[in-house]
Amino acid sequence: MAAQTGPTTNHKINGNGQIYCYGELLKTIQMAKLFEDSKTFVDMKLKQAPAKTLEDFELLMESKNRTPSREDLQKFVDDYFSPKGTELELWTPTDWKANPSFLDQITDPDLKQWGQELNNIWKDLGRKMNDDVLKNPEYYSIIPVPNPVIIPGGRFIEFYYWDSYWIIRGLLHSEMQDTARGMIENFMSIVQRIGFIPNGGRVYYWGRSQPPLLTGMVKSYVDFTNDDLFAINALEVLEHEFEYFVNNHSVQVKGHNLAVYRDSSTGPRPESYREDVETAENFDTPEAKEDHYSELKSAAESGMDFSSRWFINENGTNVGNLSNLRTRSIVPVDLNSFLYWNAKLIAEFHAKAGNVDKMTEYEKKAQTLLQGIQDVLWNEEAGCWLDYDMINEKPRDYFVSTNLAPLFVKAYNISDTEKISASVLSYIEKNKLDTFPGGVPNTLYHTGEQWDFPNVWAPMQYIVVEGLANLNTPAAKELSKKWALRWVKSNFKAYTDNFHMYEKYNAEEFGGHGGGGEYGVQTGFGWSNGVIIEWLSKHGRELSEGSGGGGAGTTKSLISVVGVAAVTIVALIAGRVLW
Ligand SMILES: OC[C@H]1O[C@H](O[C@H]2O[C@H](CO)[C@@H](O)[C@H](O)[C@H]2O)[C@H](O)[C@@H](O)[C@@H]1O
Repeated sequence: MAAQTGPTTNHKINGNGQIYCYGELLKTIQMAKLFEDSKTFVDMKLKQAPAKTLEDFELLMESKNRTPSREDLQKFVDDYFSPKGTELELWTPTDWKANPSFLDQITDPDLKQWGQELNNIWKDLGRKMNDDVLKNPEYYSIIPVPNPVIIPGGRFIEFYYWDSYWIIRGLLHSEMQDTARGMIENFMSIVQRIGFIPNGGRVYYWGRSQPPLLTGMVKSYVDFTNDDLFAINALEVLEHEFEYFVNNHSVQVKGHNLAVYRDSSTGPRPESYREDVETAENFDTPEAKEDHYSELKSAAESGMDFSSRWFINENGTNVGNLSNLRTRSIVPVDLNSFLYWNAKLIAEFHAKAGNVDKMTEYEKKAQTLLQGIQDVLWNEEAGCWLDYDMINEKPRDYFVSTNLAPLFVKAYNISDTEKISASVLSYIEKNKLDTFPGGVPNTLYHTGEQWDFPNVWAPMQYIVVEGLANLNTPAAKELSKKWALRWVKSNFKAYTDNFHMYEKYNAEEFGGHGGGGEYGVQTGFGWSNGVIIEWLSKHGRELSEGSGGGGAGTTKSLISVVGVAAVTIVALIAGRVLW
């Protein structure tokens, strides 16, 4: 494949790195805090070519003794940049259907209506790049892709890598196979051009990826369409992405080659520049600041930006703040599980192609990863997998939803299923994970960061619930279904209250949305919609029967009789007592 091989050259995507990725212009404008949300500036389009913009900026700096006022900078931005988002047009997916068949699986009329509304939201989240992006990419921070995309929503107006896994599954359940395939083909074209898939569809994400789920997307597409040829044709790209991750993220731990999240760029996150410079004030030297920036961006690569999951303080615990980020020194359960899954799926696709040698090669890679996951990450005492702290050479015995990720991808010996099921269920019991009315929180630690307590996120809820279902033991299956139904009901309550699907929810409050972190809670929202559509499709009949301890049927009949206000009170009580 003629792809560039590593992230070191990727600041050349679109040829405008000095505007959007690093340099004096970016620093000066972002530090002036011209916009409430730092992401706004780096999403704006250039009016002049990058070279001319840089030249004129230099003239401005010289003329102002290198200390331009806020007003000077505001004028410069107004003169040289167009508002954000002008490169994207609203796009109604051409394969969108008013009544996809998943709706037939839902018996309850209110839930069916909700399913219909979620299906409508795909039209709000569809985006197509205008032709000028392809002609003049250097004027934009958006990474050109051939096909339209479904975005997460809110401030996230471009594609995001791992979000797209759940979006694509939702699209497939909504019978929008063309849109789903188009998004997968976009990612494949990005791997061919850039060598890996950046965190999101902007050049400023040039040094980091996100949890590697492209191969999982292809698997989902093939499961829905039986189009084996699609997987076979994708193999070269999928192998390339797998090798990219392994080659650029490897660490040696206890004699095993495992992976960590690791960014390869320099400087603060362009889209949160000022925020990063401020937290870096806690560090004295340029080297220590640069290390801090790396930890922040590596945490962003994990998708969990930010969380106590990545804190290691001087005592070796997770108590701390962003200054304690040590992402690169923590071997994560999810990343290694995903890599195992990628290797297994690549082997499976090679088997479909009849290529036994390649199948064996990737089976071996999977087994090597599995051995590492077992030896380093499985913790017999805890009865679960735990992230591993390489600084203090010890497991991190803190609940994070990703501790259960191996269940999702079956990264364990299947002959151990009964034992693992019993251990994991008692781990769940010990951590009281079934006591939260709004879903399983991402962690049990309250830091104010958005990937900490009490926030609960659709993708992690999905991994936990589907992971338990995979175990296929009666107790695990029962809990899986109970949590899936609870999640659907809680999201429904949030939706009936405010007519929004949220980016994150609140484990402590049935129907409550999440908060915290460096930006306000966003609505839309791609992955939340995808997970609900899948579970409405899978559990739509049980939901109307009120199984799993209280049903949406109860909520529905009350809606028609006593109205929304009373339902709010009843559902809140029900959330605590029944669900
Ligand atoms: O601008 C701050 C951060 O925003 C993104 O992260 C969050 O939203 C993403 C899109 O839904 C999601 O993939 C991620 O898990 C969220 O934490 C962005 O991905 C970060 O890189 C960025 O720093």
